[in-house]
Amino acid sequence: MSTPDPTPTTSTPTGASAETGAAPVGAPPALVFDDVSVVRGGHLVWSEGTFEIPAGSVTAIIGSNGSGKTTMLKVILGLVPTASGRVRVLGHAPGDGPSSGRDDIGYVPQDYTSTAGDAIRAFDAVLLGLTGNRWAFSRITREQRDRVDQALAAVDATGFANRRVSQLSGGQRQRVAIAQAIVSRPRLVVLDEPLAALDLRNQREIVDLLGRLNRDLGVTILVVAHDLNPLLSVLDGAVYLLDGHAHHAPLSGVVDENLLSHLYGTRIEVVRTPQGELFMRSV
Ligand SMILES: Nc1ncnc2c1ncn2[C@@H]1O[C@H](COP(=O)(O)OP(=O)(O)OP(=O)(O)O)[C@@H](O)[C@H]1O
Repeated sequence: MSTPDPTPTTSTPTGASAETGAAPVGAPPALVFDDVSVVRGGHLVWSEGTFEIPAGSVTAIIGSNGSGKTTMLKVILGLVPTASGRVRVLGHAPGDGPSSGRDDIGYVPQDYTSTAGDAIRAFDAVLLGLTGNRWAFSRITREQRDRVDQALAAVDATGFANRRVSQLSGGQRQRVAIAQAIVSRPRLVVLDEPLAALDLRNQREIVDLLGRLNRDLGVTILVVAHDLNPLLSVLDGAVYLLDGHAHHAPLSGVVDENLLSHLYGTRIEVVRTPQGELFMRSV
């Protein structure tokens, strides 16, 4: 298992480029889906999922409400079984290999609340990402303390480490959630709508943080998103759930008016400004 320091400026993961943290050329894909389908509650959610996601990339998962984005994350985490096909996550079946202990995968759920309750301090919530249970709080080692401090510093959360999670704003909670996800120094981080309910500044800061984790540490990032605009600066591609099927394309293939209009069921215009900025809007 690779163990990058979560502080983006100080170290790189094993096997990554010493300069950028990027995945080595020819590295095996982080995710492989081969003709995968998923059934929940007796209904087919999506099928024919055949794609690979390169190690060291940033990939969005997009689709309309109920199309199965969260379901895809749960398949990757081994929390929802597939009905057919084959999935490989960092070279193993979901929930198998090193990822069974979740050490090499970090997960930021939608609407984060600490699994030990909101009354615990942010520091202890992040510590849960290492120990997995609240009873270890009293037996924390020096190394664990350092790792939590580094994770909090990486997400700019040192200033509220001692405050209770219940007293934090949405943006602060999101940072704690990400710190908890990266404290075990994972190779893959999956986030479920991390920008929802954040103001524009906090969105910008979280996106910059994801960019640094990816660029400096080579962490592969998978992020469920409703709005691609705030993520465009860091994205390499997207998985899109269209008409009940799961596809993957590089960003240039996804930023397409016909595809996005079909995907969201409303006319989407892709705008490129003379300054080279790119964004999408509903018209
Ligand atoms: N625990 C469950 N049991 C049965 N069906 C479920 C369960 N969770 C989700 N589903 C169904 O699976 C389908 C996909 O849900 P999912 O939450 O993955 O969609 P989503 O694209 O993430 O939605 P949203 O954009 O609204 O968050 C939906 O039809 C939903 O009703």
